[in-house]
Amino acid sequence: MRDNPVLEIAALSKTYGRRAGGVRAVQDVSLTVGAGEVYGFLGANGAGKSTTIRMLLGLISPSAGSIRLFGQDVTHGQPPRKVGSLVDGGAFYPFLTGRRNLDVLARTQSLGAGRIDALLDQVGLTGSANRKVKGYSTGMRQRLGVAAALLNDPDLVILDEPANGLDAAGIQEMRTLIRSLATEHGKTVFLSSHLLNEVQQVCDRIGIIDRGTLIREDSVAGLLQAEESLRIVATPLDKAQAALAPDWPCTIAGNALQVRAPSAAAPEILRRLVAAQVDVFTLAPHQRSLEEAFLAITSQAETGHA
Ligand SMILES: Nc1ncnc2c1ncn2[C@@H]1O[C@H](COP(=O)(O)OP(=O)(O)OP(=O)(O)O)[C@@H](O)[C@H]1O
Repeated sequence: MRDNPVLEIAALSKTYGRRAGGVRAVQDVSLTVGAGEVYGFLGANGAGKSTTIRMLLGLISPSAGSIRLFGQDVTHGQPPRKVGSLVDGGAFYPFLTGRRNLDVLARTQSLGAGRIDALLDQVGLTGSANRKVKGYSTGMRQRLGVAAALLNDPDLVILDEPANGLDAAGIQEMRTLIRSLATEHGKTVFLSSHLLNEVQQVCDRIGIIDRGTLIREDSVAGLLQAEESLRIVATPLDKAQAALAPDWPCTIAGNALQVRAPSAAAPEILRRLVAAQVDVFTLAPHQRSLEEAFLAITSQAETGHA
């Protein structure tokens, strides 16, 4: 899929404030997004997601590095028309209806109003199109924001925190909408989020940004697989831990040992424990959630920094 890159970022950096002590918000980030992919840019608050997205959209200029969209260098220029975006939840006139807001936006972008009905339908707002936006829920506003991002029929849709402020039902609707952009409408989607659950369920690939640096990039399945572990109930646990070190890193959690190892290593681990005269009661694979994987990855990065 990435043979046909839509977005290519190379060694992208941004420092706010030129003098010494400036904030290094993004450092040396490189990534590629292929046509038709839904790419999740995951990070905690302040990790550098919005700064990266603002650079992609030409709203701020990078301090170093380059950005290519559809093969075209846009590092210091505006993105082409093929890009649509939702940043800060979209800005709408509260006293105008949803439909009228889209109409105004279409006019300011010199676009026809012909697609508006179809877009309202696509984001599930047909029934509320003639209501004033001030009466919309956060979820409805976010969906109107997605419709606004799609006005120019873009090939790449960039969404900054699309699930921000949504309740569980709103997040579910947004997930379905984002997936349908890729699967039914053939769009490439780049979205940022601090919600692991959201990216886990929606994205094909995930890049994790931590304090400005891209620390990991993989498919959801790959991220989970790399974090495969075994849960062993045995006694005494300290003896078991000592028997496995340093080959298999493990931690004691309650009455069990959490061992970072694939299932394929189970027979060897069992033999090692028996040889060390440890009594083993159960040994089972433990699939970490993406949340646990994310915490493990970011805490490893933290140890590396220190
Ligand atoms: N205009 C600015 N001037 C100075 N520092 C900034 C500016 N914008 C962001 N920063 C800093 O850059 C770092 C990255 O911020 P950024 O907004 O990109 O993170 P984020 O991952 O989008 O987080 P959030 O979800 O909280 O917006 C933070 O330390 C932030 O305080």
